[in-house]
Amino acid sequence: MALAYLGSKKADPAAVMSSPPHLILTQDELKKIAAYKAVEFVESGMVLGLGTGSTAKHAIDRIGELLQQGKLANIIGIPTSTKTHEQASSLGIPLSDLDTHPVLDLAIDGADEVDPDMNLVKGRGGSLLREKMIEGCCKKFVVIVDESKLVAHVGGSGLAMPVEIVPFCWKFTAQKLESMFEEAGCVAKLRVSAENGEPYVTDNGNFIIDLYFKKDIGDLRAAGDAMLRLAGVVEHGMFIDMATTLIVAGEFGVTVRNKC
Ligand SMILES: O=C(CO)[C@H](O)[C@H](O)COP(=O)(O)O
Repeated sequence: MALAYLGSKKADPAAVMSSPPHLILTQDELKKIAAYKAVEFVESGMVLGLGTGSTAKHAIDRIGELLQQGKLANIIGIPTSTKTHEQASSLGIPLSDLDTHPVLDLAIDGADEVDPDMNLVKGRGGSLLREKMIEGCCKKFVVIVDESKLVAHVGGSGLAMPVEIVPFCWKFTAQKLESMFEEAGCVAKLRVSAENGEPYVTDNGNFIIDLYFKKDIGDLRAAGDAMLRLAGVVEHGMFIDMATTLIVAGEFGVTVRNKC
């Protein structure tokens, strides 16, 4: 069936979710629909991991809205970046950290890629380390994406797989990473800021090397472990076996999948 883009920036996610699948929406509207669906899992009194990125932003806005309406209460948010910290505090969401709240009920975050086993690539927004620390402590980790994020295998989008590294001798580390994945046709690039061309610096004062693969890297755990054994690497952007629920919004509606 040919589909017509309505493209309204004001589409109401609640209405769209219950509509027949005849609307084509913008990518941002799909992100918002997935985010609103995820917030249905939030209950009063929960300690919540708050993700980073344009999809997670919609979820945080919605949580703020429900708090203001009195439909949620006693939420504590643990932000995964300074940007999310700023957004959540501007919405009046009470915030804490892992030192005080080492166990979280639920985290909601976007992803750059999701493979068929719900393994993720994250960190194109630069927050992979805090995201992995926080989302690794959650009883439930809900990943929200539009369908463009679904890939056949990790790295399959042809876009970046981020690795956070220390700035010291970053060229050396980038070269080591590239050699490590030579068989997969890996190219390693230092991420630079679009504003000034200087190296992009994470919230933790580190750099990011973006890895681009021409082929499937195969065993993800082996690849991840190899990267972490390299002194200079702080963390990689593969989130293996961490997501417990996946919400995908696409032109034919929203799907919710739980990890078995
Ligand atoms: O990992 C992330 C940030 O570090 C984001 O979740 C990821 O980049 C997805 O972003 P967006 O929702 O803007 O597409």
